[in-house]
Amino acid sequence: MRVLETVGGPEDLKGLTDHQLTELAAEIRDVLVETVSRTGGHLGPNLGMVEITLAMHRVFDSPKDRLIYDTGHQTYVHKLLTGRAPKFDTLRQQGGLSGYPSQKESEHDIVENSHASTSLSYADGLAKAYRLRKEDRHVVALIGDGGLTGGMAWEALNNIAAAKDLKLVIIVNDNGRSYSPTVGGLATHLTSLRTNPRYEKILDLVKKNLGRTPYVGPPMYEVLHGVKKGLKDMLAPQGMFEDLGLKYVGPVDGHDRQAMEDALTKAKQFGGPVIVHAVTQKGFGYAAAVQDEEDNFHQVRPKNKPRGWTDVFAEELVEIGHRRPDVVAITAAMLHPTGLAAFAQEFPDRIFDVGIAEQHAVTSAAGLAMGGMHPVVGLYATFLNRAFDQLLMDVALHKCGVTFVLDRAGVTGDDGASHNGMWDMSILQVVPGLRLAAPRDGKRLQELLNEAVDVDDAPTVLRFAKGEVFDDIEAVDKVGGTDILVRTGTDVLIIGIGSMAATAVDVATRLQDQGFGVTVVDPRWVKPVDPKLVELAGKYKFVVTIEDNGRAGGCGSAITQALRDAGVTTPVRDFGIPQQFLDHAKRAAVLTEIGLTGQGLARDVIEMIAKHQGDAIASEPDTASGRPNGA
Ligand SMILES: Cc1ncc(C[n+]2csc(CCOP(=O)(O)OP(=O)(O)O)c2C)c(N)n1
Ligand SMILES: CC(=O)[C@@H](O)[C@H](O)COP(=O)(O)O
Ligand SMILES: [Mg+2]
Repeated sequence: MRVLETVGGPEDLKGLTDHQLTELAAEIRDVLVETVSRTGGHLGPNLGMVEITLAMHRVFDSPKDRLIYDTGHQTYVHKLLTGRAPKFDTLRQQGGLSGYPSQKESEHDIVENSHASTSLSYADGLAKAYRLRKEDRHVVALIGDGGLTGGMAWEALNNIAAAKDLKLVIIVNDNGRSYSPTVGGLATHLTSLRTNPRYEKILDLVKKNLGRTPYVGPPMYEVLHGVKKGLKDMLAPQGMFEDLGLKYVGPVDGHDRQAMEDALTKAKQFGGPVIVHAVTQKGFGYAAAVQDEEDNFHQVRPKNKPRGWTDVFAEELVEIGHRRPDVVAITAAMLHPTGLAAFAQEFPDRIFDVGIAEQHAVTSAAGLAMGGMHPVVGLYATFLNRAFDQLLMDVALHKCGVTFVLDRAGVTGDDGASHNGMWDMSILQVVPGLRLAAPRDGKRLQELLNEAVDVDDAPTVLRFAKGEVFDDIEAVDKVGGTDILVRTGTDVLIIGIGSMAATAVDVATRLQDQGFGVTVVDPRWVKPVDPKLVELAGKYKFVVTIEDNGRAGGCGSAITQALRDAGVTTPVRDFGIPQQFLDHAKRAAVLTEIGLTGQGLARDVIEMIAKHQGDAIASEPDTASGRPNGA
């Protein structure tokens, strides 16, 4: 029997021998490689977390002590050790284990949000609560070196450093990488700490080697005294953590479980906020993942992926870069996943990786624009949320020509609720002057990106979905800035937005089969609403909008408002993502579940028309009584 099968929960770890624990670590790595290569997921980060997680669960008593993981993508080992090994092969599958902590899965899980740099703030709050409630509980926050480049982490550290009596242990999992090598002064400082063993170790080294060399000079004890003093001065607590007033323990080899347990035990006994600096290797124990220069093992993805929206963007931006020397690009630690690596390769002086620091990225972009450049900020749609105020008050208020390219917009699926890009077309509606485009296919993405970078007096935003780019859908006509894709009658006008234009065409076909006359349009620029689209809508019996965004405050709402403001009373039905936190599943499965498919939408539109017609008949006056039918 494998050791892993004897671990029903973290309490079972305490009685294991060193040999069994070494066995267990090897078994866990085998399970990670075998499972994740099948299901997809974060192989590199989790291979680096095996010994640290074992030590965390052996030194602390979860769930009495709370273990918080920043971003949560590195919690597969935590799940295996907290009773979920039997279900681990359902990882990231619909109805199976989430790839992130999940409160409904386990009492050992607490933070579900996969947005980075939040863990220390949660920990600060939790530790304060336990102090106030006089509960003897520790809070342990694990944050990566990448997570530490996010501003929230420093807001939290500023507070934690001042709270001497919080039972709070921060483990910095320093593997030198986010997706790519971690950037900035912090990364350099962590390296200096990492490569700067405390003076005891150096002293041992000196003692060992001095005895070996032919030696002429002052008595040995004087030399050692001088070395010791010199080293103390040199290695006096200069680390920024200690400068902040935080107790620092480390650097510790994060793959030496015993060393980690010793460090965590020391930290636990301290009784106040402590930082344990663990040094690990992302992908440790699996050679291919360790030499992962292309970030392929941060997140294991299907082999030979089809050409995606990201690829189209990546290529077009390089073209633009050649034509426009003022165009620069900014990434928040996601150079490869957002498609900016090609631009960086071609224009190494015009790419800025700011770390996981979206807020800084956006306001720095405003600065770049004020300085005469045209920045293109590449983000995942969901992560723009974090920098909304910067976009509103630093970019838009000053009418800065910044182009935001939001990848993974709409339902992303696998990474659960905090990763779906379902918010951007709602929150961006309120930004004065901002222009928002949603390309329906690769060709429109190229066109709209070129149009966007030509706007230098307002923020422009392009947003597109995760995965394979759609085949080009050519327009049969144009009205104003709006493309007409299908035109067979004036019963229903379907406004298909971005990736939902193809679905709108599918809905039209299904409605035509039922005898309805349907027109499908793609506005391309969805904000501001095209006045010609408003005019057109007035000629139809029904208007339907379809968007891969939350319904609340989305494009459908904006278009309805524009129609009503123009006195157009045509009934409108807006379809979008229900305003809920959606469980993880493949994108297609989620779209089916929420009815955002051709079949589901066609059924709903027919029902809407039937109801409307039924209501109309019911409200017609009865010829005899003069009262409405059925009254
Ligand atoms: C706000 C935010 N921006 C970007 C991401 C995407 N992301 C997921 S994991 C990751 C890298 C995390 O690096 P680190 O904290 O060092 O953890 P490691 O993977 O190295 O263990 C990034 C950038 C995110 N989850 N949240
Ligand atoms: C944890 C995180 O934020 C990303 O690593 C996330 O898994 C994105 O995955 P995709 O790049 O496959 O959309
Ligand atoms: Mg890291």
